[in-house]
Amino acid sequence: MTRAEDREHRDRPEQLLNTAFSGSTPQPKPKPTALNACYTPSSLYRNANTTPGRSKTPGTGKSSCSRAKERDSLMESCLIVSEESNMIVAVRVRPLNALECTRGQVTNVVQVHGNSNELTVQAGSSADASAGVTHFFSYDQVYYSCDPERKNFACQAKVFEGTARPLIDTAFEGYNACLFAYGQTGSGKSYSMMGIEALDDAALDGGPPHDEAGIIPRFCHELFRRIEAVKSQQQLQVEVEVSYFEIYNEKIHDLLSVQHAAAAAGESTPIQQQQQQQRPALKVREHPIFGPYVVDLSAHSVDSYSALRNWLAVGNSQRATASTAMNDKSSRSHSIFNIVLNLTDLSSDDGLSSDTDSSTASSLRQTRRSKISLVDLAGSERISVSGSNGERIREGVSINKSLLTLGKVIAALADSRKASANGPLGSGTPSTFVPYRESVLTWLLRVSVTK
Ligand SMILES: Nc1ncnc2c1ncn2[C@@H]1O[C@H](COP(=O)(O)OP(=O)(O)OP(=O)(O)O)[C@@H](O)[C@H]1O
Repeated sequence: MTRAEDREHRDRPEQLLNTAFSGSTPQPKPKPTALNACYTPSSLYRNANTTPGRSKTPGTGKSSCSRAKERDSLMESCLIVSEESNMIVAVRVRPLNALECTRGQVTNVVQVHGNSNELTVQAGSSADASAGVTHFFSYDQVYYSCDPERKNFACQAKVFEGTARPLIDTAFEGYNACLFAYGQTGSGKSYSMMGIEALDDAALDGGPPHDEAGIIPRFCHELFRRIEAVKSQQQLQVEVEVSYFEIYNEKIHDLLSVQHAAAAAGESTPIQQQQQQQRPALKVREHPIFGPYVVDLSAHSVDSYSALRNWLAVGNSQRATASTAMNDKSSRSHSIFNIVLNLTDLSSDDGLSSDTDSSTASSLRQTRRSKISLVDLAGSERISVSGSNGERIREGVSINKSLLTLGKVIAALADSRKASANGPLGSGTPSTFVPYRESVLTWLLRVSVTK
């Protein structure tokens, strides 16, 4: 995932924040592996009238010169990777929020021209040497959500259509997919992923998502619409299973455990509520074939959109949020919503003899299984700006650390692909060490970001 603004801009409180989020694209069919969504910004950095060293790679914590070199080499890597990448990077520019509007000096410095996939960021204030400098960034997709009067305005539905709908096709073909939202705190990740939940009550009774619903509810609604459509044409047995967890201070909490669900529904006793507050942390283990997984994570079968939507509501009510100076309801955890889709072709029974017992028959039927992970990352933040203290600081440090590791993992993947592409016959073995296990987030997303 990448961001449109460079650190220079992020450091200025008066700049507009924008959200970047990434979707993975369908795996080209001949490739046997599941879909990957590796973090390879396909943005080509173009610098209009500033020196490359002025724009910095976020989060490297190095001198501007070494950061510039690192950024340039990362961009180079990304060019190589993006040519064969199965991912897309999309950026969404949100409007100024109420807080920013009340601060006199805040102006919108991000511009998107027409329906292009390029945006410009106007750098610097008049007191600044970089005043007037324009930075250009291009991405696979750019969504401008600031002014509904503009032709290129991207509403929630448009963002869903461009980023997440293609993943449904992917899932029906049996590939895995991952979409995650990355951005500074308050930049609109949860709004893009979940939308305004309070307005989406009708969905709990099976109604279609509200206009303000985000990617996740829309994805789930469309998934069940497609399931019904496919079932009407084909003899298919469809099973959908969901799980939902958060990573808070490097600890994993099940957001859908039955105990929590009861508490969320108001059915819990005070003791249960207390237990809920001291939620047990789950462990990650490594399966020899399927890779890292969360031990004892609950998974729930759902047979309709409204059932799924209800689980989603339960999970969201369990998520750790808090008010910070930059966001009234800031997510303090990374949330990962998984949907597993199993499609069994019942028409393949034709080839089975009548004396085949039912368990053998079911193992002989063709089954396609795919896992879709929809991830709302906690926002990166500068502690001094977000006004954090005490527990909030601890959370902020943990969030920043895991996001930094995500950046390191992506840079290492880009390096290893580059080395691989430059190897003999372009088939050198990737040798770069990828520090997946430095954070729980990257460990668990490993299968989503690698082949
Ligand atoms: N595209 C948008 N249009 C209108 N309002 C938006 C948009 N994006 C975000 N907002 C509003 O901005 C505020 C912050 O958004 P949100 O909570 O989604 O940020 P976030 O990136 O998830 O922050 P954090 O990382 O702190 O959780 C919310 O009030 C949200 O409704």
